[in-house]
Amino acid sequence: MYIEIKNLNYNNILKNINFSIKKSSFNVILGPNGAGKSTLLKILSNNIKNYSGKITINNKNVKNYHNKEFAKLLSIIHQNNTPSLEFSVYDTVMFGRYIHQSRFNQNIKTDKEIVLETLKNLDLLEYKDKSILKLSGGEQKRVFIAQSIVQESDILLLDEPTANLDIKHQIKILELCKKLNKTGKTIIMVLHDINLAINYSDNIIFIKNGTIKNITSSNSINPLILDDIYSINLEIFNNSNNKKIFFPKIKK
Ligand SMILES: Nc1ncnc2c1ncn2[C@@H]1O[C@H](COP(=O)(O)OP(=O)(O)OP(=O)(O)O)[C@@H](O)[C@H]1O
Repeated sequence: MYIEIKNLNYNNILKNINFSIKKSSFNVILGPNGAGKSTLLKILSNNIKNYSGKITINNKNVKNYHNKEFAKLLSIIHQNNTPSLEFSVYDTVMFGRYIHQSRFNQNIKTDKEIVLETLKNLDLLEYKDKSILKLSGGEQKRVFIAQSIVQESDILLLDEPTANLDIKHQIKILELCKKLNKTGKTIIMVLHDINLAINYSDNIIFIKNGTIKNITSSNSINPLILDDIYSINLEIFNNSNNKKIFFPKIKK
């Protein structure tokens, strides 16, 4: 397996987590608030290291990767990225290219092209010269997603990338992730929207109270799992792609 998580325990927040991820798969982590989803992504991305257990990518312990090597392998978009410095949108996204630049071999043109193309894909071109501090929360979020995408790492971790985005940009981000996934990137994404998760991912990992409750193919979700995870009554529909749509039963 490409990514292996074995006997992971962290501060009673994550308890005996075991799972593996296939290369080039699209995985969503679902679970209630406080379940441990963000903590798991922080551990996978080497932002938290004092856990017990072992995480390997390509059979190598993540703790043994050098920083630059790891940044080429994996990038993360955190849930809350708050900009504090007055950089332009363009410069902020260009920071994502630093791992590909060296003092002797600056492929400036390619970096510039990649940044501009990503800004265009995320409807950010018109803000290119604007200070990131003067953008709305959703626009800032798209800038940080762009910064992570231009890093061109093999694995992309995204913590609620669609939170506070309008529906058009939620879909745009998910379509872009799907496109990147089809070029071979491995995606691990925390989402709260069950239906978007089902429609875009291959697999769903359900977490509750710091433990993995279930891992299932997105095509064959058992409604009982959702009942167990969220304790709500759901109605189930089929959409035009013949995928299941879950909607909470609303009392009359
Ligand atoms: N820095 C911290 N110190 C101590 N406890 C923390 C810290 N960060 C998170 N926790 C706790 O760890 C648990 C898991 O938090 P985490 O942020 O991973 O949840 P989550 O599943 O991502 O939730 P949400 O859906 O609300 O974003 C929560 O109970 C939270 O209170």
